[in-house]
Amino acid sequence: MARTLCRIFKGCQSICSLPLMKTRLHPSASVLLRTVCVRRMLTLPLPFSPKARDFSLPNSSWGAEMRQLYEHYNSQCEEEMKGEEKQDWAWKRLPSYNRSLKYATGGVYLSKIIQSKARLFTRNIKEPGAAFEYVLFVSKDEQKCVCIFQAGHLLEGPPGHVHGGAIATMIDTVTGTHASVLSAPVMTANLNINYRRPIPLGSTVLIESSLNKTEGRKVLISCKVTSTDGSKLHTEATALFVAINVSHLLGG
Ligand SMILES: CCCCCCCCCCCCCCCC(=O)SCCNC(=O)CCNC(=O)[C@H](O)C(C)(C)COP(=O)(O)OP(=O)(O)OC[C@H]1O[C@@H](n2cnc3c(N)ncnc32)[C@H](O)[C@@H]1OP(=O)(O)O
Repeated sequence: MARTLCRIFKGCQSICSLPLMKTRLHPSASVLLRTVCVRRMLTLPLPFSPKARDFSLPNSSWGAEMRQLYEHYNSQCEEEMKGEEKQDWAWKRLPSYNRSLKYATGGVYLSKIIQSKARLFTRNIKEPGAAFEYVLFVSKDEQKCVCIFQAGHLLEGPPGHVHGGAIATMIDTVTGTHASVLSAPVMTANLNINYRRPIPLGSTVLIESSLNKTEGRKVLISCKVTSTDGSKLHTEATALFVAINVSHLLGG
């Protein structure tokens, strides 16, 4: 059972071609999985709902700083024509859903089996701007990831400032997503955080993640949270992620 689910899950991943996770498969195995998956998808309900909301797109709660930075990175996402030559994008925006297994990876059946009511922690509040408003961009060579984060009023810790756990959540989300893009599905093994300056509630900050090194299944990342002009260092962190097989989540 677990093995079948893994097969469906991996096949769907390669079809979805989203950058969140890469499968390392021999080309012939990849073709086989794709075929298996397409056949299964033809007989099963579609894994993508047209109603799936991409939470990383601008909404009315975004302040001027958040919008400006979004435009800055987003404008570097599209392919450009320079003279006769086509220039590749420098950054890629990563979509973000509240049911990652269902919408981002196409693992609709896995998402039902694990927890049909499960929702991504950072995307489970309906009111725009109330909690975690963020968008992630990954660089072309994938060595860097940048997140524009606007902290809503429900994230209060010390009066008027963002809760340390909410900051840790965002660091884990950004570095974890970055590690998944670089490697495969990963889990956080270690997260070290130094809080340097409090983050005012309602403010927009930049969370930048950089690859330190990869060692087999291990991905080591460093991260800093700064004001949008880079003048204030709010938080810095290092994180270790370990690539897992999906059966790890099924207790296999
Ligand atoms: C499928 C998902 C779809 C998602 C799609 C969309 C995603 C949407 C974006 C959301 C992004 C959010 C990102 C949040 C990510 C979490 O929050 S994950 C939740 C928190 N983390 C956990 O619960 C993990 C619990 N721990 C574990 O499950 C296991 O300990 C681990 C981490 C998987 C490692 O276990 P293992 O696979 O048996 O590996 P193990 O052999 O013990 O260790 C491998 C290597 O790592 C080293 N290591 C392991 N742990 C440590 C440690 N703590 N310190 C130092 N070294 C360590 C070992 O020494 C070993 O090193 P080498 O000997 O190879 O040099």
